[in-house]
Order: sequence, then structure tokens, then C-alpha cells
Amino acid sequence: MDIGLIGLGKMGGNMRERMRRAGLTVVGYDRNPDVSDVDSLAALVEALPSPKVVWVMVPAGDPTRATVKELSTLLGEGDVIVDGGNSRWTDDIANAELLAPLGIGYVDCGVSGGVWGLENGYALMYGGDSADIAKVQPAFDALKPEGEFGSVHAGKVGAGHFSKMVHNGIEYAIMQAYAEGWELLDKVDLTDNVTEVFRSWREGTVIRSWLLDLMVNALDEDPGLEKIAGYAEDSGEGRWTVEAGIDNAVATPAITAALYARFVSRQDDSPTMKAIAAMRNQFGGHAVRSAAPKGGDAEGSTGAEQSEAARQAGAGDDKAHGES
Ligand SMILES: O=C(O)[C@H](O)[C@@H](O)[C@H](O)[C@H](O)COP(=O)(O)O
Repeated sequence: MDIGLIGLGKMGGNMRERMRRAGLTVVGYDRNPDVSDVDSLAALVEALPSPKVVWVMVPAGDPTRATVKELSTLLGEGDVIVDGGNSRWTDDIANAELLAPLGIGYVDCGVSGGVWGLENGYALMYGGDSADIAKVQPAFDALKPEGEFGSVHAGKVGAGHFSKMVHNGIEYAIMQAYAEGWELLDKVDLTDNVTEVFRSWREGTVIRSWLLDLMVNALDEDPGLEKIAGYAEDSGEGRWTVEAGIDNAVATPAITAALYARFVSRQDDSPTMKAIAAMRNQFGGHAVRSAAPKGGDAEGSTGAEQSEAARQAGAGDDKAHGES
């Protein structure tokens, strides 16, 4: 099979390599000429036999939408576009509607596996018409992990990215649970070696998983995770999962809490907690900690330290709360 692949970054570059290893002819295009096989989208399309299959692997949102739009002017009847990025499923509906009158098929494909996919294969969740999917099938077969599982025709257009979105929501909650457990084990002075406890969980336990394996890798590389700041970005999938939960009245408290924990991680000093401290102080006279002067170290932190020590001793300033 011949296939065009647009976007040869961390994911796309490895996917090109995996498909080539499986015997596919892959024409890759990237804005970076050092990795590109051709110098334009038009040249990529020109190089493919009909029906042409073009896999888009660029950042979700505007870059993907713009690429699909440009391809709609270059491809024709019977050709197929696959969006393999982390696009929102609602974009798939719009893309399919744009392409249908032109006779161009559209398949959305959630791809999981990250930088390990080249060797382990990529888990694939795709949505679209069976006739369009059949044209892409050799690429799916080349990319998927070996073995029984790891790829699914999830449903109509949008079902692939919707499935991947829910997968990512689950990923948020699982990571959050491991991370909280790690912090708690580390905080309490009972376990001799928290990394070894985590490592032991890799076999036989109810909670063994690949994310647990990766957590142990990370702890081996950086014991105590001392080189990494407590800051986590999000690329949208968690938010969309929470929004879909709201739209459909499905409660997603674990995923939502995990998403919110990432937002909190980006603050040096929480305005919410300033307000809480201020109100506690107002109603109960509870101690507050002085803010750090701009560009300097915190002063007067003894209030908070005393308060924490007193709370731990069970006789802190919180005595006042019963009276409030
Ligand atoms: O299955 C996967 O391979 C991952 O889920 C992958 O899609 C990814 O690492 C996200 O892009 C990160 O998502 P967040 O930035 O939202 O954590």
C-alpha cells in the first residue's frame, strides 16, 4: 500500500518508520525540510496512486483543520483522509461534512502509545464508513500492536476520537491516583524505600499497569523526582471528557479532580487559598501566613507553621471553628 503522511514529529516520524518496516510505501511531508520526503502537500498528493490515502498527524485544532481544508482542494472522489492527531471529535463531524460533497472519505483515528509506539505498536481507535476504513486497513495493520487487541473500528465518524478522548480522561485519573499514593507513602516515615514498594506492585497486584511501570522508570531515573517541578500541562482531552460528561449528565468526579489538580499545579500562590485563609481569619481569627513581598522570600511564615504544629497536636487555632 502507498500512503501519504503529513506531520513527521515525535509521533508521525516514528509512524512512518513503523509502516515502512511493514513494507508500506510512505510519502512523508513536514514543514521541516530535513525530515520531509517532498516539499509540498501538492507534491505528496501527486506522488500517490489512486485511491489516495493521506494520514494527517499534525497538532489538533487549527493546524489539523487547515491541513484537511487544503487537502480537500487536492484530493478527489474515492480518496480518503485520516486524522490521526488528538483532535476533538466535534472537528471530525465538520471535516466529514466538508469532504462528503467532494466524494472524499474521512476517517478519524485516536492513536495511543506515545514514543514507545515504534517498537510496541500504536493502539488505534477509528471511526468512519467501512468502505473508507477498508482503504486504510493495511496502514492500521502495520501500526497496531501485534496480538489480538489494540485496534478497533469504534463506530461512525467521530467515534475514534471520542473513544481516544475517554481513554485520555481515564489516563488522567489513573495517573492522579498513582501520584497521590506516591506522595502519601513518601510523606509518612514508615516505608524504607517508596520506589521499591511501587516496583513490587508491578506484579501480582490489582493495580499493576503500564503507567505504574512508567512511574517506576521515572523514579529510577530521578529518585524522589527531585529534578521535576510539580507542574503539569494538559492538551485538551481531559477538558473535553469533563465537558462531555456534563453534556450527557454523566458524573466524572475522578477525571475532573485529576484535571483540576493540573490547573492548581500551575499556580505559585493560589488566589482561592488566599481567599479561604482571609475568610477563616475573619470569622475565627485563624492565623494567616504573610504573602511574600514581590521578588522576595515569605516573611512571617511562623503563623502558618505554628498553626500546622498546633493542628497536628490537636489543639490549634481550629479550636475556634466550633464557635463560628
Ligand atoms: O495515549 C497516549 O499516547 C497519550 O494519551 C497521548 O495521547 C498523550 O500523551 C497526550 O497527548 C497527553 O495528553 P495531556 O497533555 O492531555 O496529558
